[in-house]
Amino acid sequence: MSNQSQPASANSMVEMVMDSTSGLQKFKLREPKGSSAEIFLYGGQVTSWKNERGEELLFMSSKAAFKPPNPIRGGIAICYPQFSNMGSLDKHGFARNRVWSIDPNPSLPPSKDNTVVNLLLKPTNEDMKIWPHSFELRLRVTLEAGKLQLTPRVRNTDSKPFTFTLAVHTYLSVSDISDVRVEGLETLDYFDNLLDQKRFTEQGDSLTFDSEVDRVYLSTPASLALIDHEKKRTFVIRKSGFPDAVVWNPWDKKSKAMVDFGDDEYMRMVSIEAAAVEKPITLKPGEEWTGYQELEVVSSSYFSGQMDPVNLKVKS
Ligand SMILES: O=P(O)(O)OC[C@H]1O[C@H](O)[C@H](O)[C@@H](O)[C@@H]1O
Repeated sequence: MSNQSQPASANSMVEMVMDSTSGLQKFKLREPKGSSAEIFLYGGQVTSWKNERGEELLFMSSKAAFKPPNPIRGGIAICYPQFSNMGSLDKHGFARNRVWSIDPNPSLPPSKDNTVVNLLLKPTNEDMKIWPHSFELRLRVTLEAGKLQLTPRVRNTDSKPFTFTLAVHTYLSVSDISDVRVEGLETLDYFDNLLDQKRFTEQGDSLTFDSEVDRVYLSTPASLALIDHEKKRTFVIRKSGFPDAVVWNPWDKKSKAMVDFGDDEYMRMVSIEAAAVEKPITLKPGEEWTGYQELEVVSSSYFSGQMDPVNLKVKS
Protein backbone atom coordinates (compact mmCIF):
# COMPACT_ATOMS: atom_id res chain seq x y z
CA MET A 1 0.00 0.00 0.00
CA SER A 2 1.19 3.54 -0.62
CA ASN A 3 2.89 5.46 2.16
CA GLN A 4 -0.21 7.66 2.21
CA SER A 5 -1.86 5.09 4.47
CA GLN A 6 0.90 5.42 7.04
CA PRO A 7 1.13 7.96 9.85
CA ALA A 8 2.94 10.92 8.28
CA SER A 9 4.57 12.03 11.50
CA ALA A 10 4.08 11.41 15.20
CA ASN A 11 0.86 13.40 15.47
CA SER A 12 -0.37 13.68 11.92
CA MET A 13 -2.19 10.95 10.11
CA VAL A 14 -3.31 10.05 6.65
CA GLU A 15 -5.41 6.92 6.39
CA MET A 16 -7.58 5.41 3.74
CA VAL A 17 -10.94 4.07 4.87
CA MET A 18 -14.25 3.00 3.43
CA ASP A 19 -17.00 5.54 3.99
CA SER A 20 -19.66 3.53 5.82
CA THR A 21 -22.65 5.38 4.33
CA SER A 22 -21.66 5.45 0.68
CA GLY A 23 -19.31 2.47 0.48
CA LEU A 24 -16.83 4.76 -1.31
CA GLN A 25 -13.15 4.98 -0.43
CA LYS A 26 -11.87 8.11 1.22
CA PHE A 27 -8.78 9.52 2.87
CA LYS A 28 -8.94 10.90 6.38
CA LEU A 29 -6.31 13.47 7.27
CA ARG A 30 -5.53 14.79 10.74
CA GLU A 31 -2.77 17.23 11.56
CA PRO A 32 -1.03 17.69 14.93
CA LYS A 33 -3.20 20.61 16.12
CA GLY A 34 -6.31 18.46 15.56
CA SER A 35 -7.91 19.84 12.40
CA SER A 36 -9.00 17.25 9.87
CA ALA A 37 -10.09 16.73 6.27
CA GLU A 38 -11.66 14.02 4.15
CA ILE A 39 -11.03 13.39 0.47
CA PHE A 40 -12.92 10.86 -1.63
CA LEU A 41 -11.29 9.00 -4.48
CA TYR A 42 -14.64 9.51 -6.21
CA GLY A 43 -14.37 12.91 -7.86
CA GLY A 44 -11.06 13.60 -6.11
CA GLN A 45 -13.47 15.52 -3.94
CA VAL A 46 -12.71 17.13 -0.60
CA THR A 47 -15.87 16.47 1.42
CA SER A 48 -14.92 17.79 4.83
CA TRP A 49 -12.53 20.23 6.47
CA LYS A 50 -12.88 20.68 10.22
CA ASN A 51 -11.02 22.99 12.56
CA GLU A 52 -9.34 21.77 15.72
CA ARG A 53 -12.66 22.14 17.60
CA GLY A 54 -14.33 19.78 15.15
CA GLU A 55 -16.43 22.50 13.46
CA GLU A 56 -17.09 21.90 9.77
CA LEU A 57 -15.74 24.69 7.56
CA LEU A 58 -16.99 23.43 4.21
CA PHE A 59 -20.64 23.17 3.28
CA MET A 60 -22.00 19.73 2.39
CA SER A 61 -25.68 19.37 1.51
CA SER A 62 -27.75 17.09 3.70
CA LYS A 63 -29.17 15.80 0.41
CA ALA A 64 -25.83 15.20 -1.31
CA ALA A 65 -25.86 11.95 -3.27
CA PHE A 66 -22.68 9.98 -2.69
CA LYS A 67 -23.69 7.73 -5.56
CA PRO A 68 -21.70 7.62 -8.80
CA PRO A 69 -22.20 9.03 -11.37
CA ASN A 70 -23.79 11.96 -9.50
CA PRO A 71 -21.53 14.79 -8.47
CA ILE A 72 -21.30 15.35 -4.72
CA ARG A 73 -23.15 18.54 -3.72
CA GLY A 74 -20.70 20.32 -1.46
CA GLY A 75 -17.08 20.30 -0.34
CA ILE A 76 -14.55 21.02 -3.06
CA ALA A 77 -14.82 19.57 -6.57
CA ILE A 78 -12.46 19.99 -9.51
CA CYS A 79 -14.40 21.09 -12.60
CA TYR A 80 -12.30 19.79 -15.52
CA PRO A 81 -11.82 19.82 -18.49
CA GLN A 82 -14.71 22.22 -18.82
CA PHE A 83 -16.16 24.82 -16.50
CA SER A 84 -19.97 25.06 -16.48
CA ASN A 85 -21.55 24.80 -19.94
CA MET A 86 -18.67 26.41 -21.78
CA GLY A 87 -18.15 23.53 -24.19
CA SER A 88 -19.63 20.33 -25.53
CA LEU A 89 -19.31 18.26 -22.34
CA ASP A 90 -21.79 17.87 -19.51
CA LYS A 91 -21.72 20.75 -17.05
CA HIS A 92 -18.38 21.12 -15.23
CA GLY A 93 -16.73 18.31 -17.21
CA PHE A 94 -16.23 14.73 -16.07
CA ALA A 95 -13.39 14.80 -13.49
CA ARG A 96 -15.88 15.22 -10.64
CA ASN A 97 -17.73 12.08 -11.75
CA ARG A 98 -14.76 9.74 -12.01
CA VAL A 99 -12.91 7.55 -9.55
CA TRP A 100 -9.40 8.95 -9.17
CA SER A 101 -6.42 6.89 -8.08
CA ILE A 102 -3.51 7.43 -5.72
CA ASP A 103 -0.75 9.22 -7.59
CA PRO A 104 2.25 6.88 -7.56
CA ASN A 105 4.57 9.64 -8.79
CA PRO A 106 3.48 13.04 -7.51
CA SER A 107 6.92 14.57 -8.28
CA LEU A 108 6.39 17.53 -5.99
CA PRO A 109 8.69 18.29 -3.07
CA PRO A 110 7.21 16.85 0.16
CA SER A 111 5.45 19.43 2.27
CA LYS A 112 6.53 20.35 5.76
CA ASP A 113 4.16 18.37 7.94
CA ASN A 114 3.28 15.87 5.30
CA THR A 115 -0.42 15.63 5.93
CA VAL A 116 -0.88 15.23 2.22
CA VAL A 117 -2.83 13.21 -0.31
CA ASN A 118 -1.77 12.99 -3.95
CA LEU A 119 -4.42 11.93 -6.44
CA LEU A 120 -4.33 11.24 -10.16
CA LEU A 121 -6.94 11.05 -12.90
CA LYS A 122 -6.28 9.75 -16.41
CA PRO A 123 -8.96 9.49 -19.09
CA THR A 124 -10.60 6.14 -19.78
CA ASN A 125 -11.37 4.95 -23.30
CA GLU A 126 -14.93 6.17 -22.75
CA ASP A 127 -13.65 9.61 -21.74
CA MET A 128 -11.50 9.72 -24.87
CA LYS A 129 -14.67 9.30 -26.93
CA ILE A 130 -16.22 12.48 -25.54
CA TRP A 131 -12.95 14.43 -25.06
CA PRO A 132 -10.22 12.92 -27.26
CA HIS A 133 -7.14 14.16 -25.40
CA SER A 134 -4.73 12.16 -23.31
CA PHE A 135 -3.88 13.91 -20.01
CA GLU A 136 -2.83 13.43 -16.42
CA LEU A 137 -4.78 15.50 -13.90
CA ARG A 138 -3.09 15.55 -10.51
CA LEU A 139 -4.41 16.94 -7.27
CA ARG A 140 -2.36 17.43 -4.15
CA VAL A 141 -4.35 18.20 -1.00
CA THR A 142 -2.37 19.41 2.02
CA LEU A 143 -3.75 20.01 5.49
CA GLU A 144 -2.02 22.33 7.94
CA ALA A 145 -3.39 23.93 11.09
CA GLY A 146 -5.91 26.50 9.86
CA LYS A 147 -5.14 25.87 6.20
CA LEU A 148 -6.24 23.62 3.38
CA GLN A 149 -4.18 23.75 0.19
CA LEU A 150 -5.07 22.29 -3.19
CA THR A 151 -2.61 22.03 -6.05
CA PRO A 152 -4.19 20.80 -9.28
CA ARG A 153 -1.89 20.09 -12.22
CA VAL A 154 -2.67 19.11 -15.79
CA ARG A 155 -0.10 17.45 -18.07
CA ASN A 156 -0.58 16.96 -21.77
CA THR A 157 0.39 13.34 -22.49
CA ASP A 158 -1.02 13.54 -25.99
CA SER A 159 0.74 14.09 -29.31
CA LYS A 160 -1.23 17.26 -30.07
CA PRO A 161 -2.17 20.38 -28.09
CA PHE A 162 -5.41 20.63 -26.12
CA THR A 163 -7.33 23.37 -24.37
CA PHE A 164 -9.29 23.25 -21.12
CA THR A 165 -10.96 25.34 -18.45
CA LEU A 166 -10.79 24.42 -14.76
CA ALA A 167 -12.38 25.59 -11.52
CA VAL A 168 -11.89 24.58 -7.90
CA HIS A 169 -15.56 24.50 -6.94
CA THR A 170 -15.45 25.30 -3.22
CA TYR A 171 -18.54 25.38 -1.01
CA LEU A 172 -17.76 27.40 2.11
CA SER A 173 -19.95 27.08 5.17
CA VAL A 174 -21.43 30.35 6.48
CA SER A 175 -23.68 31.20 9.41
CA ASP A 176 -26.16 33.24 7.33
CA ILE A 177 -25.75 34.26 3.70
CA SER A 178 -27.38 37.64 4.43
CA ASP A 179 -24.65 38.42 6.90
CA VAL A 180 -21.46 37.70 4.93
CA ARG A 181 -19.41 39.73 2.49
CA VAL A 182 -16.72 38.97 -0.06
CA GLU A 183 -13.85 41.42 -0.30
CA GLY A 184 -11.29 41.74 -3.07
CA LEU A 185 -13.69 41.94 -6.03
CA GLU A 186 -14.35 45.68 -5.91
CA THR A 187 -14.17 47.47 -9.29
CA LEU A 188 -13.53 44.22 -11.17
CA ASP A 189 -15.30 43.16 -14.34
CA TYR A 190 -17.41 40.01 -14.28
CA PHE A 191 -19.53 37.87 -16.54
CA ASP A 192 -23.01 37.45 -15.14
CA ASN A 193 -24.21 33.91 -15.78
CA LEU A 194 -27.73 35.01 -14.89
CA LEU A 195 -27.72 37.63 -17.67
CA ASP A 196 -26.45 35.69 -20.71
CA GLN A 197 -22.84 36.07 -19.55
CA LYS A 198 -22.92 39.79 -20.21
CA ARG A 199 -19.97 41.75 -18.86
CA PHE A 200 -20.46 44.17 -15.94
CA THR A 201 -18.23 46.03 -13.51
CA GLU A 202 -18.57 45.48 -9.78
CA GLN A 203 -19.70 48.74 -8.20
CA GLY A 204 -20.01 47.90 -4.51
CA ASP A 205 -17.35 48.21 -1.81
CA SER A 206 -17.73 44.50 -1.25
CA LEU A 207 -20.08 41.79 -2.45
CA THR A 208 -23.07 40.98 -0.26
CA PHE A 209 -25.97 38.64 -1.01
CA ASP A 210 -29.69 39.30 -1.17
CA SER A 211 -30.61 37.26 -4.26
CA GLU A 212 -29.15 34.64 -6.60
CA VAL A 213 -25.54 35.30 -7.64
CA ASP A 214 -23.65 33.45 -10.38
CA ARG A 215 -20.67 35.42 -11.66
CA VAL A 216 -17.23 34.89 -13.11
CA TYR A 217 -15.01 37.74 -11.87
CA LEU A 218 -12.06 38.45 -14.17
CA SER A 219 -8.40 39.28 -13.45
CA THR A 220 -8.94 38.81 -9.73
CA PRO A 221 -6.29 39.45 -7.07
CA ALA A 222 -4.24 36.66 -5.49
CA SER A 223 -6.30 36.91 -2.29
CA LEU A 224 -9.99 37.23 -1.57
CA ALA A 225 -11.73 37.20 1.78
CA LEU A 226 -15.12 35.93 2.87
CA ILE A 227 -16.09 37.61 6.11
CA ASP A 228 -18.69 35.93 8.29
CA HIS A 229 -19.89 38.54 10.77
CA GLU A 230 -21.92 36.27 12.99
CA LYS A 231 -19.25 33.60 13.33
CA LYS A 232 -16.54 36.29 13.58
CA ARG A 233 -14.67 34.18 11.10
CA THR A 234 -12.90 35.03 7.86
CA PHE A 235 -11.93 32.68 5.10
CA VAL A 236 -8.96 33.93 3.12
CA ILE A 237 -8.77 32.42 -0.34
CA ARG A 238 -5.29 32.65 -1.87
CA LYS A 239 -4.65 31.43 -5.36
CA SER A 240 -2.19 31.35 -8.23
CA GLY A 241 -2.53 30.16 -11.80
CA PHE A 242 -6.22 31.12 -11.64
CA PRO A 243 -6.99 34.59 -13.02
CA ASP A 244 -10.74 34.28 -12.41
CA ALA A 245 -12.98 33.72 -9.41
CA VAL A 246 -16.52 32.35 -9.59
CA VAL A 247 -19.01 33.38 -6.93
CA TRP A 248 -22.25 31.43 -6.68
CA ASN A 249 -25.27 31.23 -4.42
CA PRO A 250 -28.42 29.65 -5.87
CA TRP A 251 -30.85 31.49 -3.51
CA ASP A 252 -34.34 30.15 -2.85
CA LYS A 253 -35.87 29.33 -6.23
CA LYS A 254 -32.90 27.47 -7.68
CA SER A 255 -32.38 25.65 -4.38
CA LYS A 256 -35.86 24.19 -4.67
CA ALA A 257 -35.11 23.02 -8.20
CA MET A 258 -31.98 21.09 -7.19
CA VAL A 259 -32.79 17.56 -6.05
CA ASP A 260 -29.56 17.17 -4.10
CA PHE A 261 -29.85 20.46 -2.19
CA GLY A 262 -32.16 21.40 0.69
CA ASP A 263 -34.66 24.22 0.09
CA ASP A 264 -33.09 26.46 2.74
CA GLU A 265 -29.49 25.35 2.46
CA TYR A 266 -28.55 28.33 0.29
CA MET A 267 -28.59 30.35 3.53
CA ARG A 268 -25.62 28.44 4.89
CA MET A 269 -23.21 28.34 1.96
CA VAL A 270 -21.42 30.39 -0.60
CA SER A 271 -19.34 29.02 -3.38
CA ILE A 272 -16.11 30.83 -4.23
CA GLU A 273 -14.04 29.14 -6.90
CA ALA A 274 -10.50 29.79 -8.10
CA ALA A 275 -10.95 29.43 -11.85
CA ALA A 276 -9.32 29.66 -15.26
CA VAL A 277 -12.37 30.33 -17.39
CA GLU A 278 -12.22 33.49 -19.48
CA LYS A 279 -8.96 32.50 -21.16
CA PRO A 280 -8.89 28.72 -21.59
CA ILE A 281 -5.49 27.10 -21.04
CA THR A 282 -3.71 25.44 -23.94
CA LEU A 283 -0.98 22.86 -23.35
CA LYS A 284 1.35 21.54 -26.00
CA PRO A 285 2.43 17.87 -25.84
CA GLY A 286 4.53 17.32 -22.70
CA GLU A 287 3.60 20.66 -21.11
CA GLU A 288 2.16 20.96 -17.62
CA TRP A 289 -0.02 23.63 -15.98
CA THR A 290 -0.15 24.13 -12.23
CA GLY A 291 -2.76 25.97 -10.19
CA TYR A 292 -3.02 26.57 -6.47
CA GLN A 293 -5.81 27.41 -4.06
CA GLU A 294 -5.30 27.87 -0.36
CA LEU A 295 -8.06 28.35 2.17
CA GLU A 296 -7.14 29.83 5.51
CA VAL A 297 -9.61 30.34 8.29
CA VAL A 298 -8.91 33.10 10.78
CA SER A 299 -11.04 34.50 13.52
CA SER A 300 -12.00 38.06 12.70
CA SER A 301 -13.68 40.98 14.28
CA TYR A 302 -13.87 43.06 11.11
CA PHE A 303 -17.26 44.66 10.76
CA SER A 304 -16.30 47.59 8.60
CA GLY A 305 -15.74 45.80 5.34
CA GLN A 306 -12.34 47.44 5.22
CA MET A 307 -10.16 44.40 5.56
CA ASP A 308 -7.18 44.03 3.34
CA PRO A 309 -7.33 40.32 2.50
CA VAL A 310 -3.69 40.17 1.43
CA ASN A 311 -2.25 41.30 4.72
CA LEU A 312 -5.18 40.46 6.97
CA LYS A 313 -5.07 43.97 8.36
CA VAL A 314 -7.67 46.65 8.59
CA LYS A 315 -6.91 49.29 5.97
CA SER A 316 -6.10 52.69 7.43
O1 LIG B 1 -25.24 22.14 -10.16
P1 LIG B 1 -23.79 22.08 -10.54
O2 LIG B 1 -23.59 21.45 -11.89
O3 LIG B 1 -22.94 21.42 -9.49
O4 LIG B 1 -23.30 23.57 -10.65
C1 LIG B 1 -23.41 24.45 -9.58
C2 LIG B 1 -22.97 25.86 -9.99
O5 LIG B 1 -21.60 25.83 -10.27
C3 LIG B 1 -20.98 27.08 -10.64
O6 LIG B 1 -20.84 27.89 -9.55
C4 LIG B 1 -21.71 27.76 -11.78
O7 LIG B 1 -21.24 29.07 -11.97
C5 LIG B 1 -23.20 27.75 -11.57
O8 LIG B 1 -23.83 28.18 -12.77
C6 LIG B 1 -23.71 26.38 -11.19
O9 LIG B 1 -25.10 26.41 -10.99
